[in-house]
Amino acid sequence: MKRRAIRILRSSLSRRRREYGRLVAWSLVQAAPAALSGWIVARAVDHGFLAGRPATGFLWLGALAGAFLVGAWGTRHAMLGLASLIEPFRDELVTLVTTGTLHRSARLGEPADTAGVARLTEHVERARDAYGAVVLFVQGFLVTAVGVCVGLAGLDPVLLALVVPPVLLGLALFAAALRAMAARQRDVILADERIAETTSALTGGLRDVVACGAEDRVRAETGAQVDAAARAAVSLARLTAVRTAALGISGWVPLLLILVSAPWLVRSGVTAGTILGAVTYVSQALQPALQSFVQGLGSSGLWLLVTVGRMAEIAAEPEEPEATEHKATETTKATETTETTETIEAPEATEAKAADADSGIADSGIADSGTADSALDATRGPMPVRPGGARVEARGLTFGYAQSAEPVIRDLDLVLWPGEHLAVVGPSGAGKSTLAALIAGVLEPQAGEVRLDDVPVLALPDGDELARHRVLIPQEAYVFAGTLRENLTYLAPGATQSDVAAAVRAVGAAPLVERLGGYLAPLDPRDLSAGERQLIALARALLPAPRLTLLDEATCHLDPAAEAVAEAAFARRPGTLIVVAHRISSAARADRILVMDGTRVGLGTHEELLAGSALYRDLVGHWGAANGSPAPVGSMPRTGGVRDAVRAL
Ligand SMILES: Nc1ncnc2c1ncn2[C@@H]1O[C@H](COP(=O)(O)OP(=O)(O)OP(=O)(O)O)[C@@H](O)[C@H]1O
Repeated sequence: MKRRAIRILRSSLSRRRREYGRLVAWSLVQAAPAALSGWIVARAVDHGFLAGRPATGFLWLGALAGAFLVGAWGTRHAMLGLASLIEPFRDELVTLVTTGTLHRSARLGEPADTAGVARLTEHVERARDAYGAVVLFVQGFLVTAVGVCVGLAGLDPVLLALVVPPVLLGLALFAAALRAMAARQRDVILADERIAETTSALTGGLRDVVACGAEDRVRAETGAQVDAAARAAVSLARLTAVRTAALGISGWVPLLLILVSAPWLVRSGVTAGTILGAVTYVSQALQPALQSFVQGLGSSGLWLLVTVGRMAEIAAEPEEPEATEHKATETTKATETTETTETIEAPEATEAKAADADSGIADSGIADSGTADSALDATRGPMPVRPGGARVEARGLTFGYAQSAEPVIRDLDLVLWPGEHLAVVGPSGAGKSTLAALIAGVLEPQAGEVRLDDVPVLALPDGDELARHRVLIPQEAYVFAGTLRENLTYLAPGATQSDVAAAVRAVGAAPLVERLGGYLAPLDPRDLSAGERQLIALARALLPAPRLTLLDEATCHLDPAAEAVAEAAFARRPGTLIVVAHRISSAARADRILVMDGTRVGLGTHEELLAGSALYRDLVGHWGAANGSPAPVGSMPRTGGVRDAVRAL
């Protein structure tokens, strides 16, 4: 990694030799006061103040002031030269990061990691600043060091023997510590990255975390990462002691040596002005330059080395071992896809079988080759028809939010028996709400169609009549300003008071009605919690007694017990029920479950999916582990016992 970083830095510099040369030239001008300071002070003392000619002394000091003005002029131009080096470097890093990530995603056939690019471009900004600091400090130190050495030699070569060895010793110590510091700096950066990755993944999946009850586990895992980052930072901070020691040796020991040797120097004929000049060189030029160099290289330099290396590493094309790993991933995916295809095809196959039977009931289920039939035999016979429910049939359903976008749902076949209770589960963004909207006829598919009892859902009558065919309750319940009764009978204006009261009791909203002051009390939606709004929407959905009810996370703001009561109300009454479930407990109450993960789906009972769907097992596993009761698949009963166990939880 370090080598890659150095390669990038070196090639960036070599492409801009002219700019770098200009910067060095201006740095020489910038270093003029440092290089001249000791020599001028020596002249001012020896030829001016000690010789009884204070005017000459002041003249020399005036010359020093002039040197500082020249230095300031040089600094201004050096800064401009620096900008012409670091801005193109920043552009090069941005190009490296974005093209690298795009190539990588194109090669792996995965969506581009835009969050990763965002993280890396943040590194780019910091790397640019660090690069500027390093160039400035390093060349500033080198120019000053050369100037000081020349100045000291000009004053008296013996002074070099007092200054140069401790400076080199301190720098050697610093260089030795630099490698360990780079490793620790890398640990700090990796720990930061892990925290950023986890938190950005969490932000996208918060609802899944809450739905699986995994808050404690996620808190513990994230906390462990934060602790690791803190440990890495402390360990890096400890090494800064070495940096301070290096600075002490190279900055202060020369001064000490000059002062201690002063009597001997004077006896050897070295003038007081020369000694004072040497002290000026060390304290006014060498020490500040060293401080900037050691601190700059020890923080900005390390940061630069590690971040640029890390960027090169991440943006690089996957190397051999990764490619092998990728192949393995592809194989896994292929296996899962086969499993999925079987799952999707199974309904038709089983349906054909069931259609042969006189019952006239089609069946569908998860078919994991070899185990499918036995699993079906073991768990259930033909699906019972419940009166009043619609047979829902989706064929070749394909939908994307734009013509050019990847479809969210692709070529989906699904048949629900009249009165069946289906739960739809899957990670956030899997397309559950989209499917519910397609089945409800709110969205129009790009291909395929949905039929309710053989009538295309898009051809159902509009207005009040539509609610007798199907009702879709979204997650954000709609409650308007009016009386509670008006809200409850919105979809069934002719409902009697006893029907309304029965619906309210059934979903467990009676205490809410009481709190609000009865059915005729005016309702201000702002006074209601999200859960209370959902209770009202649920009672409202019961009243028109539609042939199909779709609850799209319509109970997500209720606690598990209240959710069970509300869902039971829908399951009890006639009608087909589709629930986009956000808790496994809710899924386990359904006759069958549709697991969605992008365009891959699996369909079956809770038990069948536990046996045949890795994703479903994952969802259940997370939920079980989060509750401290991991439920290994093998240890779970295969029939109704599982559902009872999950219900109990
Ligand atoms: N109106 C829209 N325009 C563009 N893309 C959308 C729109 N609605 C949803 N999507 C995208 O379609 C995909 C499926 O979204 P959908 O809401 O159906 O998923 P979901 O499984 O219901 O997710 P969640 O559990 O978070 O509600 C997601 O990638 C989402 O970003």
